[in-house]
Amino acid sequence: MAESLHSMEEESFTSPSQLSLTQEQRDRISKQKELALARRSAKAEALPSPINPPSSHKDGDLALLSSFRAADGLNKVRTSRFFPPFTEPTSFLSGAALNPFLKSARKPFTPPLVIDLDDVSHGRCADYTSSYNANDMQSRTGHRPSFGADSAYTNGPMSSFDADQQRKHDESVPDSGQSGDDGSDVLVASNGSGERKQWLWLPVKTKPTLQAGKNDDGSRRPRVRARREGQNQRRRERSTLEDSTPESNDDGWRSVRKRTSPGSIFGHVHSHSLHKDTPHVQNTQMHAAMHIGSKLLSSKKPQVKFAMSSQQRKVLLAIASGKSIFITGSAGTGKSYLLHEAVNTLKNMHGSLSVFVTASTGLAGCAIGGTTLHSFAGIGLGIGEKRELANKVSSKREARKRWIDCKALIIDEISMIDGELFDKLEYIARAVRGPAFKDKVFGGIQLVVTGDFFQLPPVHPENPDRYFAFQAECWNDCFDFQVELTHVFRQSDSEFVEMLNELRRGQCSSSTHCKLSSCDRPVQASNAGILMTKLYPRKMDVGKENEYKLRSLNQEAVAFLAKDDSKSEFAMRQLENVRAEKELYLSVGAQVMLVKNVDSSSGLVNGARGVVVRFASIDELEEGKDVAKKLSPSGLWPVVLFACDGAERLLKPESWSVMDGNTEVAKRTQIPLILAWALSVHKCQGMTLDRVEIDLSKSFEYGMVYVALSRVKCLEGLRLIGFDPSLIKVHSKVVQFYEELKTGELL
Ligand SMILES: Nc1ncnc2c1ncn2[C@@H]1O[C@H](COP(=O)(O)OP(=O)(O)OP(=O)(O)O)[C@@H](O)[C@H]1O
Repeated sequence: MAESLHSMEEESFTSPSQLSLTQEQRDRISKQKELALARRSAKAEALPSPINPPSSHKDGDLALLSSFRAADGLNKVRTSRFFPPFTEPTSFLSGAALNPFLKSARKPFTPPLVIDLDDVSHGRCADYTSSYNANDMQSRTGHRPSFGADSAYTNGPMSSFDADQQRKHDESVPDSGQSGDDGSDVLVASNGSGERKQWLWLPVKTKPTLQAGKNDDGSRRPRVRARREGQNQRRRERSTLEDSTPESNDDGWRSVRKRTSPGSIFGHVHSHSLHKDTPHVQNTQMHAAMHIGSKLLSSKKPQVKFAMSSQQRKVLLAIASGKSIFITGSAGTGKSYLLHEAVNTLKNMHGSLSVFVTASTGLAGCAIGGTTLHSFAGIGLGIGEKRELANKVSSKREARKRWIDCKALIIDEISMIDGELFDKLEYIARAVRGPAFKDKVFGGIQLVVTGDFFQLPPVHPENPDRYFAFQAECWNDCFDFQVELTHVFRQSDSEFVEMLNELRRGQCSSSTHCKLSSCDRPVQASNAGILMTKLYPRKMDVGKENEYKLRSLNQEAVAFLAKDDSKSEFAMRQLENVRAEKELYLSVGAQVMLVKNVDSSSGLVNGARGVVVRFASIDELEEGKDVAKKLSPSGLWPVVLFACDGAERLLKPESWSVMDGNTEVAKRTQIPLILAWALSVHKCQGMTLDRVEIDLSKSFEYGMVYVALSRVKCLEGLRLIGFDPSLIKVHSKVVQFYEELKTGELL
């Protein structure tokens, strides 16, 4: 066994002597290697003899990853045969180590499947010896697992379990939907009631993924890259597996020794059903997907990580099980946050080239790392008859390819897409994707659409009779579920949340009116001298205010000129949608706002407010000096004091991309700041702000009052000027839509 580990080690890493390294480096690497081998050999010796794999097991089969605590204190991760064989060669990895594997998966792979544990028996791993076998499952549940006799391996006697103890434990831990509480990545999900557990099935491969110096197809890789990849792979494995030691026999089966701690939870299979459409499995898949989405498949983690609410998790599960969903809810219910998680999950399931992230506006598209819906669709302004547009798209190679490749389409801020356009897109999808898809709604593409129709509506709807997307003829056929999230995260004051809910529906009770009128008073600036941001309905007022305030500082203004790169004139024009300005002028005392997530742990996220306190030389920048020199002709760089942590910072330059599908067609590099004395309501849609002054006297649009007011976290941070209930505009069709909205059984 030690030998097999040894040969694996040899195969995976480039010998130091092969590389042009100094003697010292070589010695260090050799020493590390010796240590690693010694450690692994020691662990290998401690492992029990490997379980005999079924002779039918082959590369590409699925593995049931399960952790068993044997009497000798070892967890073994086993594989068993399942369907269908995967075309993508994948590596057998367990738990946290799946993340790098999933990230590196180049081709799309089938979503993992799960076994639902209806009548779960489980216990604490410390005193737990478990096994499962097909006969046992059949006798207990009446179902014989259809993954077949292959998986009927036993690992000792069936354990007794303490269901009451388990239930108590489940009640005492939050419904995180994640694995055991020892952080050991046991692939078990709970629905919080303690009644259900799931097992995930993931692909396995019988060879290590990475062979130094070789590509997947066996061709040589340049040596340096191979070396680096080998090192990275080792580093990743070290950091993720820690003391998990894979060992394999000739068929590639592995036992994995994992650190365990008393009190971890394990479940084991009692029943399952594999028929995709039964509610039982639907639920199963969702639960597993929840686990996948929140833990395993989130390769691109959002900068700020929260535990998802149970509503958010249920939706994510449904998305991961392939459902098309419309997610709505009032402002601040975490739609964007959920969408971010959904994008990661879908990209890991289908491959990033098959998932297209879009939004109704360039600003919203940039905010979620995507593009505009128009630009994805290749329809220009989208004007014209649907057949004409479909022909236009078919004649453009890139646009047609996008539609054909698309497995999941994300659309954010749907409230700004009109029904006419939505119908056209549905037609185009069917027409362009070919005969196999012509009878499927939206050409069989999975849709994940978010937005709140009570917020800003389409700017120039083509057909006033189909002003909103929900008025599209295809709307109801497009979704398996239409769900309304109800828990508001942005505001914690329930009275304020209630007031906002009234305004959202176009109502304003006398108490709400009274409370809002009392907000016409100055709000204290933060200690650091950071003033509140003013929100204006009109862009013109915003420009005037920022310019006026900057001049009034009577300080020399320092220019920052963005570096723009683009592949075409058209793409260049799209850079106007990027949050960063082409030309930014700053002075000491300028009120600024961060327009990129920089450091979430310190609160330096999109929307964070600060003030310029002085200018430093670019040479003081720790990162991005060379780029910064191109942006600042004066060689000066602003030092900003931020309200969130009261610290002064030199921010490095950042980039924003304009995407055409998944291709970057234009890029702007700029300092990630904008002037923030004033902002437009349109620009702040989707933002969370600490302190705002809102002048609504010129409010003109449906949902504008609501969008503006719902940006602020609490009433103490709000100054409201010119509020008049008659300014609240809500479209009657929207009210009707929400009254009739049936959110189904999902939430
Ligand atoms: N599960 C969660 N736990 C804690 N905070 C959350 C959670 N989900 C979202 N948030 C936070 O709540 C705030 C609002 O979330 P988000 O912007 O996603 O809401 P939204 O529904 O998209 O709002 P809007 O409709 O105004 O764009 C953000 O600060 C976000 O980080």
